[in-house]
Order: sequence, then structure tokens, then C-alpha cells
Amino acid sequence: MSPKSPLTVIPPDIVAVSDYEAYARERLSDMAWAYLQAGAGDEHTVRRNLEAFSEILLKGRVLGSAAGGHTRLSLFGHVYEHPIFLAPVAYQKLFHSDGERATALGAAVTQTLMVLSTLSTVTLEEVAQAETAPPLWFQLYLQADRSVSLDLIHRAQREGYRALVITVDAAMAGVRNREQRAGFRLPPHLSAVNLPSQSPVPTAAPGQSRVFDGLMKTAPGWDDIEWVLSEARLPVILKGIMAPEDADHACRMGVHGLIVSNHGGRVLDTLPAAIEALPTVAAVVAGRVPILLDGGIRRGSDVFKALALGASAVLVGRPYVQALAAAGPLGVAHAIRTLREELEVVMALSGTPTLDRIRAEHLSL
Ligand SMILES: Cc1cc2nc3c(=O)[nH]c(=O)nc-3n(C[C@H](O)[C@H](O)[C@H](O)COP(=O)(O)O)c2cc1C
Ligand SMILES: CCCCC(=O)C(=O)O
Repeated sequence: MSPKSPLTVIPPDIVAVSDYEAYARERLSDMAWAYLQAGAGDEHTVRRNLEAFSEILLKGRVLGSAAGGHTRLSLFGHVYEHPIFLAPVAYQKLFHSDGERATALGAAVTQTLMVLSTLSTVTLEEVAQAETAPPLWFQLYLQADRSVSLDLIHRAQREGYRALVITVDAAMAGVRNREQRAGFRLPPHLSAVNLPSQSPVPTAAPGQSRVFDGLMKTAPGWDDIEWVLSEARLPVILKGIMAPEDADHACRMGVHGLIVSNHGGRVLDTLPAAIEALPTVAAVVAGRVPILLDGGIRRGSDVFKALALGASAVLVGRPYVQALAAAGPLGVAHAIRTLREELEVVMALSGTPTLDRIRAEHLSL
């Protein structure tokens, strides 16, 4: 049976972002679904990202006034209407025929920051130049050839992207058994259009390790981060920080922001949940740079908990992609609006009319 087309109205039974999952499944091929949902190994970390939020309880403070509240925040010199951002997700034409263009439209109408992946299927120029473009950051996968990375940085700067997000936790994709079982391959009509051509995967000679002598030959290191800091005119944010030691190193080096993330459990299985790693990272960072978090955000209350534990904002991945697959730009916009309103409800019922008032004291820890 061929997948159904995207919805053109939101049905009344979609009231939470998780309701998009079943609608997305009916509209995606088995391979696209496997790629979207996949985690590494046995997917312990994928599940833990979700479960850890339900184990953190709110406190419930009553009779606080929330009239005149709002969800605005300021980051790296820009004001954002709310703290729920779109995480970089590769190859979005797997999920909707307009790919990242559709996501960007949904983001623009809800005034949502979108982080565009290096591996997008619409060029970074086309996304930025659309008549209705959202605020944008560019996610950079450092390339084996520095001149290719530098070209991406220059193009992002020229097109008005406001920050560079360097993903540091995926020197290789990890062991994604769900993708392997589904025989996932990128369909021939799709490619990473920002890159000159798919760079050949480094290979190992017979008898050598595929990992140490192959994939890791061109993997980035801390010296590459130093190099980006010396070249870029934009704030540089590292995505995929879980260990306080790495957070401290990054701050000392002069990076401008951190994203606590385990890549949605897609790279290294049995890492802790991102929300479990946040407090120790926040403690060592001690306010030196803003911290964001992604992994497992499915409810406004999850956003509230991340902010209470030290994040300035959060990113969502799979939920908006499921909404994109189910209902295109309309779905993306509706999913974000749903999460934002849930956050506002928790804020109002916790006596925290603004984001800076959300603290650990509003949780039952
Ligand atoms: C299908 C898919 C593709 C992704 N592609 C990228 C990518 O290109 N670059 C990147 O930094 N992270 C990528 N991620 C990770 C997300 O940015 C984010 O860390 C993760 O999805 C957050 O977890 P969540 O899906 O539970 O919200 C991808 C995630 C998914 C689900
Ligand atoms: C090395 C991984 C490339 C895309 C990606 O980040 C993802 O699928 O999670």
C-alpha cells in the first residue's frame, strides 16, 4: 500500500504532539520511518530520554499571578518569541515533498527558530531566501576538507544565519540496528545539496579496523573547534555535550553556547538521558555561556523542567518531523503551537509568568 498524502486540515483527535506519530507512520515508507525513529543499538537512550522527564515531578505553587506573562527570551543578541526551537534534522525530503522548505514555513508562521542541518535536501540559500523565512541557525558537520567547511560557514554568514551549531557527538553514525534491519538507504533522487558531492566514506584496507583506520581518519577534534572559532563571525555553539569535562573545556576555549544532547539516542546507546546530564553540565558551566537541551521533549512540561534545571531553551526533533510528515507546514506550526501553549499553561499554574522565573525550586526534587 502506498503512503497516504499529507493532511490538509488538522483532525480533532490531534491534541498533543505525540498524536502525530500514527498519522506520520501512515504517510512514510518503512525505510523513512526506520530512519526517523531509529536510535543506536537497543534504543535504551531513546526511551530513557522520554522516561527521565516523567520521573521529574513539578512542585505546584498556587495563587501566584501570571497575568501579563510571556515566553520571550534573548539569546546571542536576538529576541525569540518562545524557547522551543527546531533541532537540525537531515534529509527532510524523506518526510515531505518540500522538505526543509515546508518546515521553514511552519517555523516562520509560529516565529520559531529553525536549525538547518548541513545534510538538508534544500539548499541553505533557498531556505534563507524564502519569502517567509524563520529565524535560522546553521548546523555544521565539520567536513574532512577544511575548505569545504569554510565555504559552508561563509555561505551561512552571507545568508543571515545567526549562529553556527557544530555537532560534535556524531563523528560516525553509531550502530543503528533499526536502520540496518530496514535496509535503509537514501533514495537516489535525494542528496545533501549543500555539499559539493557526497564525499567518499574513508575506507580501511583489508585487515584494518573499519572504525579506527577508516571512519575516524577524518573525524574532527578540539583543534577543529579552535579553528572554527578563529574563522567564524557568528556565535559558535557545540551540540552533543553530555560530560561536564567537555562542557568546561568548551567554555575555556571560548565557545559561545552548548547544547546538552545525546543526539536523540541515535549515536551511542546507554548514554544517560539528556535531561539527566543537564544539572551537572549547568553546574560546571556556571552561567559562562547559555545552555540549550534536546532529546525527549514531548510536552510543555518537559520544556519547563529543562528550563528549571538550567537550560535557556530547548530543541525538538522527531515530534516536528512527524507533524511535517502528517500535515506539512500546517502540522509543524500546529505542533509548535501545541507545545508552546502547554508550556504557557505550566508556567501559569506554577506562578512563573516569565522564563527567567522558572527555577529548580518549582520542581519536586
Ligand atoms: C531523522 C533525524 C535526523 C537528524 N539529523 C541530524 C543532523 O543532521 N544533525 C544533527 O546535529 N542532529 C541531527 N539529529 C538529531 C536532532 O538534532 C536532535 O538532537 C534529536 O532529534 C533530539 O531528540 P528528539 O528527537 O527526541 O527530540 C537528527 C535526528 C533525527 C530524528
Ligand atoms: C552521522 C549522522 C548523519 C545524520 C544525523 O545526524 C542523524 O541521522 O542523526
